[in-house]
Amino acid sequence: MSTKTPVPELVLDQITVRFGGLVALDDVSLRVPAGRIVGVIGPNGAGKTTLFNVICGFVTPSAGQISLGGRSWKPRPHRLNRLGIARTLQGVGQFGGLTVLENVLVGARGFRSGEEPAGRGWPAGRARQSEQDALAALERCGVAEYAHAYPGTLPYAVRKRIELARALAARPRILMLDEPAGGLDTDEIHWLAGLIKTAGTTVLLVEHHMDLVMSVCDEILVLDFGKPIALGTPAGIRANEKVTEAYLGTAA
Ligand SMILES: Nc1ncnc2c1ncn2[C@@H]1O[C@H](COP(=O)(O)OP(=O)(O)OP(=O)(O)O)[C@@H](O)[C@H]1O
Repeated sequence: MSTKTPVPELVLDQITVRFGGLVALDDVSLRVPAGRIVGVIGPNGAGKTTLFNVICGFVTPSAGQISLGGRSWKPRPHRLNRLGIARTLQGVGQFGGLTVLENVLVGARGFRSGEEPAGRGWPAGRARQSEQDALAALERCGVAEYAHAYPGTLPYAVRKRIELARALAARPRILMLDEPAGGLDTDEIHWLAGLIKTAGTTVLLVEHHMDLVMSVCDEILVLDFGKPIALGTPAGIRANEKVTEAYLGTAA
């Protein structure tokens, strides 16, 4: 038996993160409505990955609140998958001793987004569903032919697609992509843009590739030295002088 839950809105309210004397995030607020594609950009060291780490529970903020679906929420890394929050890492980060399919199965939950299984444990039905989801995610990312290969033997662009497949296998309600275009060529980035636009879920995107960010995002938050310096539509961000000065003048 399962119960359907709506896609939750994620809200960060006045988040501050300090690492000793360094303020990595300084009073950052962001609303990520259900189904939107929200980008987070800024120069190296601006705090983008720290923001992701706060949402995933790897970093505890020194101040501020987070809410999910309108309720106050304290993120815990081991609960993200069950909540339908999936994240890709910068680079690739796969288990070398597992096949591609086994790596992607790590992300699978064995039940549909928004449906919570009534009991605990891992019955045969969930294992079957997980394998179907993993194979479907590999197919969607165009890398199903590598299901039984080991990631270390594959080209970087294929491994980036496998990383996306691992996240998609969870049928996420919120998909967090940390520099998914890093190291990819123009054709791969074009494919990635299509995938993000048709993901059919809420997407949070940290990325330096501005053409990708501008083409897929509904809204963009710009960080600089941990401070939010702009929040708006791609057109508004492009026209923002502060952003050009701090980042876009030099971005890839
Ligand atoms: N665990 C940590 N301990 C101490 N300092 C940290 C830690 N994590 C990040 N920092 C520092 O916090 C600041 C923000 O880092 P963060 O990785 O979030 O930036 P970023 O915007 O993701 O950069 P990039 O674009 O290079 O990935 C940097 O000065 C970084 O050195």
